[in-house]
Amino acid sequence: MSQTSDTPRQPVGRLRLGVNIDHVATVRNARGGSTPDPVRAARLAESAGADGITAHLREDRRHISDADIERLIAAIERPLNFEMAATDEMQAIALRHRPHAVCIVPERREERTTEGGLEVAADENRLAHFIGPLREAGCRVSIFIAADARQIEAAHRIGAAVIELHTGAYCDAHAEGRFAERDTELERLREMARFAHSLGLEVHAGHGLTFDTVSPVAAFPEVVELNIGHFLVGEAIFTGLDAAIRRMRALMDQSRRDAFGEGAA
Ligand SMILES: CC(=O)[C@@H](O)[C@H](O)COP(=O)(O)O
Ligand SMILES: NCC(=O)COP(=O)(O)O
Repeated sequence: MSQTSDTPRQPVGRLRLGVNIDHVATVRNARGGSTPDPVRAARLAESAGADGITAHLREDRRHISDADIERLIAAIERPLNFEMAATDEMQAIALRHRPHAVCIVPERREERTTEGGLEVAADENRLAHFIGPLREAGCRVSIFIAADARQIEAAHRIGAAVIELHTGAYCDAHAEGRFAERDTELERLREMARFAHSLGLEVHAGHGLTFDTVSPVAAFPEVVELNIGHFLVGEAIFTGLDAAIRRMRALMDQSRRDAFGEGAA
C-alpha cells in the first residue's frame, strides 16, 4: 500500500551507517600488490560501528576487484551493499553472490567518480526486467538516484525497494563555498526524501558526505541509511579509520538525537 504525506510517521529510529571501502582499494591499486587491504578495512569498519559495508565493483575494476568481492562475502559479518552498473556481467556476479543489497548506479568509463544518479525514467522497461532476477534472488534492490521526482517515481514503478539519494551536488556546493546553492540542494534532498518515503520506498543517501555535511542529512526522518567512504578513508590518513568512523557515527547519532530525541540514536 502506498503511503501519502499525511500518513502518521513511525517513530524515527537509529540511522544505519554503511562504510564504502572502495577507496582503500584505490590506494592499493595505485601501487599494485595487496596493501592496504579493503577486506581488512571492512572488518575494522564493522568493529568501529558500521552497520554494513558498501563496495562498488566498477566495470573497469579501477578499485574493487572480483576477488575482493569474494573475500568480502566470506569475511564480513554485516550486510554487503553491492554497487554495480546495470549490465549483464554485473547481474551475473550479483546473482552468484546474492548480497544483502544491490545498488544500481550509473557508470561512465571516463568519469572520476559517480557524477549523477541513474537515468531510470528513460530506461524503465529495461531496468524493470534487469532488477527482476535480483529481487527474485532475495537481494534488496536499491537505485542510486538524483533528488528528482520523475526519477523517484520511475524507481517506484520498476519495483525497487530502496532509493539512495545522491548527495554529491550538496557536498560539492558546501566544499566550494556556494552556500546558497548548497542550501537549495539540501532542501531538494529533504523534499525528495519525503516524497520517496510517501511512495513507500526506503530512503538512503550518500556520496561525498563529510563531518561538515553529514548532520543535516542525518536529521531527515525518512532517511534510514547513509553510505560514506571517500572522506572516511581520507580522514583515516590523519586519525586512523577506526577514529574516523566512530566520529562519523557520533555525529550521525547526535544529529538524530537533536532532531528527534534520545530514542532516535
Ligand atoms: C556510487 C557511489 O557513490 C560510490 O560507489 C562511489 O562512487 C565510489 O567511489 P568512486 O566513484 O570513486 O568509484
Ligand atoms: N553510494 C555512495 C557511497 O557508497 C559513498 O560515496 P563516497 O562517500 O565514497 O563519496
